[in-house]
Amino acid sequence: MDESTISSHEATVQIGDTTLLRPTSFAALAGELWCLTGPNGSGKTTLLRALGGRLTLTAGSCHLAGRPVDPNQPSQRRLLAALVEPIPVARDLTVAEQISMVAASWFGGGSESRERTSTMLEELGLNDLRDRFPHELSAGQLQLFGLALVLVRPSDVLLLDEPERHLDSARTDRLAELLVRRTQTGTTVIAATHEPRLVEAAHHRLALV
Ligand SMILES: Nc1ncnc2c1ncn2[C@@H]1O[C@H](COP(=O)(O)OP(=O)(O)OP(=O)(O)O)[C@@H](O)[C@H]1O
Repeated sequence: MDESTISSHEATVQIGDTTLLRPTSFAALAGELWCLTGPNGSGKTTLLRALGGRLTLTAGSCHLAGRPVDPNQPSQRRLLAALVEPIPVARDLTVAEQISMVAASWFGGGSESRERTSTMLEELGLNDLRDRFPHELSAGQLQLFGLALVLVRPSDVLLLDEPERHLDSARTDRLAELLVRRTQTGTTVIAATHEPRLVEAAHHRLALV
């Protein structure tokens, strides 16, 4: 029986003569942090997009919880959260309002949503920015906000494309700790990264070439 949470088997993406992803296989179990590494253009984002069901493979397959990846399945949408493509944000809602809106859509309007929102603001160091609007944030602060919008919702699998983007050294360390904590509660994290500190914190590394 396949016990992996998320996996690819010889997943390949080709457009005309261009290879976006060479045949790639891996299988991640619950509670594992995997880092996808490799030079620019080696296919890390392409693999994340395939795992999220955002593009069609030329050959091979990707599976989530034992089934072929299919983002149209409501059950799969609940399992998988991703920060791979830019997340749409509302211009006229504050940081805290938008995070709590996402929390409420998954956990209802009660105390659980409020607790998850304040934990997220605290964990990502966003408390001082809670009443700011998106256009009032720096690039690094916007990245933390995007991470909060994804991390505040439930997920068995978390797909992240260069989550360290624009973050300073202290916040990169805080992110690595947060991702490891996530795995300790059973979430599988797959992160494409160029950041040695994330690779060091990972349980497994998949090096694309
Ligand atoms: N729509 C497309 N058409 C043709 N080639 C594409 C397309 N999108 C991406 N590519 C190519 O696919 C390859 C893999 O791109 P991908 O974005 O997955 O790399 P990456 O490993 O994430 O790179 P980086 O570290 O720079 O983010 C690259 O050579 C890129 O030029």
